[in-house]
This record gives sequence, structure tokens and C-alpha cells, in this order.
Amino acid sequence: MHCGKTTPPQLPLTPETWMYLADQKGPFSTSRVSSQKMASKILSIADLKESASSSLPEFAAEFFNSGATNQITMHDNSAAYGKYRLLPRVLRDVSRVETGIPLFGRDITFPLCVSPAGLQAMAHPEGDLATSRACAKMGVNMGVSSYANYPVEEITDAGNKVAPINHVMQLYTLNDKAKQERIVRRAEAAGCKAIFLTADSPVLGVRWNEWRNGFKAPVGLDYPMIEISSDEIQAASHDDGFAAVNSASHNWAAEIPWLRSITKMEIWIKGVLAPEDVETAIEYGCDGVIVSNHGGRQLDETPATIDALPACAKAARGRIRIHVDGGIRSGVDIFKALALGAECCWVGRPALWALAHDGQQGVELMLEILYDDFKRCMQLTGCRSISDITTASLAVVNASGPLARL
Ligand SMILES: Cc1cc2nc3c(=O)[nH]c(=O)nc-3n(C[C@H](O)[C@H](O)[C@H](O)COP(=O)(O)O)c2cc1C
Ligand SMILES: O=C(O)C(=O)c1ccccc1
Repeated sequence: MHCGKTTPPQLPLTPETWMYLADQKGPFSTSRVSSQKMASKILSIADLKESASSSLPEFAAEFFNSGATNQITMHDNSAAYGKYRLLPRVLRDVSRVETGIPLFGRDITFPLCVSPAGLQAMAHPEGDLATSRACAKMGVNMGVSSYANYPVEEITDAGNKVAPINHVMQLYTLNDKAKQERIVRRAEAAGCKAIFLTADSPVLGVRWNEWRNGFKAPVGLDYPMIEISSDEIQAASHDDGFAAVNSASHNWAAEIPWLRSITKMEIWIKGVLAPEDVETAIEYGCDGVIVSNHGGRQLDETPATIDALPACAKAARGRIRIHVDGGIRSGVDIFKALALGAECCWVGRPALWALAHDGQQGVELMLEILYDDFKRCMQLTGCRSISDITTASLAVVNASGPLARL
């Protein structure tokens, strides 16, 4: 029967229906969910992991996805976020929320950057260049690994051609000090703002998967920052190659004053879990620490980073910057880490999965997923600015008792 009134179509609630609605430019349009995200059906970091794991050769997926020994810490890094619940404050105007923070003298879009990770060209031919371009486009910073497959000069240049972006250079302590110094000087000349000295890797962790399948970087890739050619890589196992270059005799007194004497860049320590090491980093005049267990790839059975974070933040008492990485897979995780004392979060594997999924566009999509989720979490918890994110927004559910406040 026609009565002259337009009634909306009664559509069944299937995923296809939502795709259809999102494609409409009319009243159904949902502007915050981008068409790329909807069209690719990649809506979460787990979706990116699945896509990467099914498209990469098995040895490469295993290398990226695994942690050390029994995978306990890698698992805990993500799972430990699950013990916190969000406690929203309601009826607050969240039509405008401020997600940005200043970092290395420039505002980033939201408190999330991409951790340094080696062998990015095994995920996508454009590797670190694609990551740099995506970070620049999305307005976040990038860590360049000493085991990058492109020179730092090309990586910073690729990003800066898209938009101004800050990079930091990750450094291992090397047997060859002159080589280590060349990395620092090249990074500074290429515009990097900080050295991230990785402190958790005097030797590589126990990587059973790599040892079982004799893991080596694919033929044709080299490590221009540590000046190792593809042929040299092929001549040794990954583990032996790392041990030959890396110095296990690293220590605070030898490294930090020396670094301070050769560079004006900030000096950050990556891989801190104990509050005592935060104190030592302060004593040595370091600028920041990354609370990190290397994504669970070094010493297994260390605590999840979100569990180590509060004591580290407490020890810092605002005297040194505290960032965190490991297991962050959603904007809600970022929100929780900020509430528990981090100024900013970093992600490792999500960028590698995103690269394998779709190169630069994949990394942009990964950052967009985390940004959208973080912003929406701020809105739904009633936080208008980053400084509103405190432990007051978190609670823990006890099995037997009432909701515990932090
Ligand atoms: C494949 C891979 C390579 C990595 N390479 C480096 C590296 O070269 N230097 C470094 O300091 N950390 C490296 N990391 C550790 C990351 O910087 C970061 O601490 C970790 O990935 C964070 O955990 P997430 O992957 O759970 O986000 C690597 C991690 C992965 C997964
Ligand atoms: O595997 C790692 O965690 C890592 O730090 C690394 C080291 C050398 C090359 C590639 C990755």
C-alpha cells in the first residue's frame, strides 16, 4: 500500500549490509570509518596479522610472529592488557577531542609510533621506505632499525618527501666501535632526533623456530647500516651473524658518556623493565626509556611491559620520559598504557603485518585503525584531552569482590 511516505529499506544486518551502508553518501554514511578500511575488510590488527601470515612464506611469517623460547612473554604482553577495564565518565561533550602530543619538537597525531624492526624488506620490497612514507602521511614518528634493509638517509628522505616526520635511530652496541660511530653520525646527518640504544640484547634470545629452520634473511637483502652485504648474510646463521657483529660487553659507563660525546641527538634506552634501570638512565643523563622486552623475542618469562610500566613511571617522577612497546594491538591498549604512566606507545609487529598486507597503504591502514580506535575510546570514556587519561578511567574486576579502582 502506498501512502506517499518513504520508508527506509528493511535490510538484513549482514556484513554486506554494513558495507552497503558505508558506501552510501546519504544519511547512512559513516565518515569516520574510511572506505579503504571497509573495502579491504581489514578492521583490526588481528585481520592484518591473518592477511600477512597467509601471504608470507612460512619461514618469514614465523620470524616476524614468534617470540623467544616458550612464547610466554610475547603472549603476556598482549594478554595483560585484558585485566584492565575502562570506567567511562558520561555526559561530557566529546564532539572535539585532542589526540595529539608533542614529541621531538613536533606534534604527532596521536601517542603511537612505529618501533624499529629489522628485515622490513622481507615483508614488502619497499620495506622501511614504505613504513617511513606511511608514518609521515599519518603524522607519527618512526624508529629505524640498525638492521634496516635501506640506508637511513633514504628512509628519512622517503618520509620527508610525503610530510615532515621525525625518525629515531635504533642502535646495538657493536664490537666495531668505529662502525657504531658511523651509524650514529649518519643518523644525525640524516635528521634523526634520537638514538634508541637497545639494551636488552647483549646476545639474541632463544629462537627455536629460527634454529629449527636455519633462518637466514632472503638472498638479495642486505643491512646497509651495519654494513653487511647479502653475501655476508648468507655465510652465517642469523644467530651467528648477530653474535659476530654485536658486543655482549656493553655497559652504562662505556656506552652512554661515549654516545654523549659524539652526538647531540637525544639518548634513549630501549628495553628497560626494572625501575632501578630507570634510575640509572636518569643518573647517566638519558632523555627517555622505552619500557620494552623486545616484543618477547629476547628473554622469555620477563613481565609483560604493561605490568612493568607503572613502577617504571613511578621511579621516573617526571625526570625522564617513559614510553612503552610490546603487545599493543588496539587503541584501547594505547589508552590503558597512557593511563598507567606512558607518554607514548610504539608498535612493532603490527607494522610488519601491515607492510606484508599492502606496503605503504597497509601501514597507513594499520595506523588509521589504531587512531580511530584510540579516538573513539577517548570519546566513549569521556576524555577530551590526553591529560584527561588517568588511572581514574581504569578499573580491575575482582573475581570475588567489587570493582577495584586503581
Ligand atoms: C621482526 C622483528 C624485528 C625486530 N628488530 C628489532 C631491531 O632491529 N632492533 C630493536 O631494537 N628491536 C627490534 N624489534 C623489537 C621491536 O622494536 C619492538 O620492541 C617489539 O616488536 C614490540 O613488540 P610488538 O611487536 O608486540 O609490538 C624487532 C621486533 C620484531 C618483531
Ligand atoms: O629479531 C629481532 O628481534 C631483532 O632485533 C633483529 C636483529 C637483527 C636482524 C633482524 C631483527
